Amino acid sequence: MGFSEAQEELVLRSWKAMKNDSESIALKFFLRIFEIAPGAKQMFSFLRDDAGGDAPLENHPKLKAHAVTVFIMACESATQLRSTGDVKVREATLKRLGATHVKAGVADAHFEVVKTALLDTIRDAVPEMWTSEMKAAWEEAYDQLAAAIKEEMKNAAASTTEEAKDAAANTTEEAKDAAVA
Ligand code: HEM
Repeated sequence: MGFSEAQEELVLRSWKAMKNDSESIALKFFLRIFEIAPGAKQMFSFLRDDAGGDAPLENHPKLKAHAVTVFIMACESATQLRSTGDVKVREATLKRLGATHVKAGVADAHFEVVKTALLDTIRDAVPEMWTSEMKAAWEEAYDQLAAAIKEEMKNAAASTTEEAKDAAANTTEEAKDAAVA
């Protein structure tokens, strides 16, 4: 589906309205994520129970940074969709994102949770602007970005499996050698 100039304008206009308040909006965004999916907390290394997971969420700068990043990247995604018809995240960045999210155990369902939280947050931040067209524009920008990350997650998972196979094969070889010796 093509991304129209009007859709880009909707994303950028709402982003501009939220930008000055992005810290507190980002805070609401990630609190909303854990309201919808409390279990997602366990994925963030610094939020796990054994890492003092009961500390107030708003004290976690890394988490807030994640929320702001998702916001900004979705916004950039909208601009790129309009100008190139595709989402371009630098290859090195995308690779790292794939690996990080596989390692953290992020699944498709979590991308849906984050999407819902993002849309809810924007709706509440700019209620006077919010329309079904604005929602659709943000959805499309986020979906394309998420698709790019998920694709890279598949590659990261495949190479992890290959590495595991290699490691297993080496162990078998070593065991054989040991048995022969
Ligand atoms: C389009 C959606 C998303 C974007 C743009 C995004 C972006 C990022 C970025 C930039 C990082 C920093 C690490 C790195 O650069 O490799 C990160 C880390 C992480 N993300 Fe996401 N993310 C997205 C979706 C999600 C979802 C759906 C979850 C699961 C709820 C998630 C959970 C995490 C976790 C657990 C980390 C590692 C944090 C840590 O322990 O340091 N992300 N993400």
